[in-house]
Amino acid sequence: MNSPLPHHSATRTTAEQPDEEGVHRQRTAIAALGHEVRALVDATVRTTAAPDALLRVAEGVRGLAAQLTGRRARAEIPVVDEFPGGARMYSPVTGTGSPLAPPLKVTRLDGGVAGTCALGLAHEGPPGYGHGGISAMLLDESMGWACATAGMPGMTVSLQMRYQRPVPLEARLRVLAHVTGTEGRKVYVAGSITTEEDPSTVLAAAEGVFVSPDPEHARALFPGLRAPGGSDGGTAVGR
Ligand SMILES: CCCCCCCC(=O)SCCNC(=O)CCNC(=O)[C@H](O)C(C)(C)COP(=O)(O)OP(=O)(O)OC[C@H]1O[C@@H](n2cnc3c(N)ncnc32)[C@H](O)[C@@H]1OP(=O)(O)O
Repeated sequence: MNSPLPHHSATRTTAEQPDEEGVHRQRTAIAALGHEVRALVDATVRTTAAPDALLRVAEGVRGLAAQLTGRRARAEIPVVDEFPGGARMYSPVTGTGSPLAPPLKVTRLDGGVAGTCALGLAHEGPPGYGHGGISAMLLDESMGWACATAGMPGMTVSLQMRYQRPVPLEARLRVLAHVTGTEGRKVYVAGSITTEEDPSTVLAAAEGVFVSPDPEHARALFPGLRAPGGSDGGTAVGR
């Protein structure tokens, strides 16, 4: 999802931005690999293959991983990302390049955001249902997007979950989130998960508080960002 940029824009300091077509090609390839690795993760947690076959595949996967050359440093922002406030290719929630992400697709609504996804066996908690931590992750992310979309990007300082019904695996889910109030740097947000099939039955709900770090705090947290013009002031915070 494209969200509005937060109050201050920022430039990356860690790598040069390739041209638009280069970024597009890179993102397309990242998403293609992410798709296949998610399929591999699904097959890995579903398979009933015998030990010999599992060991053969493990060796093959080790060989494939060795082909993924280059190594991004911990706090480096990928050149394909728009941080803050935009695409995060490797987000464990929305990132089409992440094997961990369902991935959740977030779109803007009047007064909030809506996310859609389906969970797989890799996200299982109780047999046949989603793990409670995964539900919290979907809500946390969507609520963060609701803040950013309302022009108040921040970080979660409090997330209170209510698990009302188990979340079925392999069903299309709808995650809604909206800002309910603000107080200084604090943004109050609410969210819910339902299936697309039965949007009136809330499966999980959350209330959260998000806070925009003050600029000094933000500079310390995100050293990969710097304000336009090369000064080190006014660092923005997003997701
Ligand atoms: C767009 C994509 C969305 C992605 C969503 C992903 C969400 C995430 O995963 S974020 C990662 C998880 N969260 C974190 O790591 C945050 C960790 N916390 C921190 O680093 C700091 O608390 C930080 C930087 C957010 C704020 O620190 P700082 O700027 O010093 O704020 P601080 O002065 O302590 O608090 C600001 C206000 O929030 C309040 N506050 C702080 N913690 C809480 C809390 N747990 N509950 C309620 N209020 C709180 C304070 O009381 C204060 O209120 P007031 O201004 O009225 O006195």
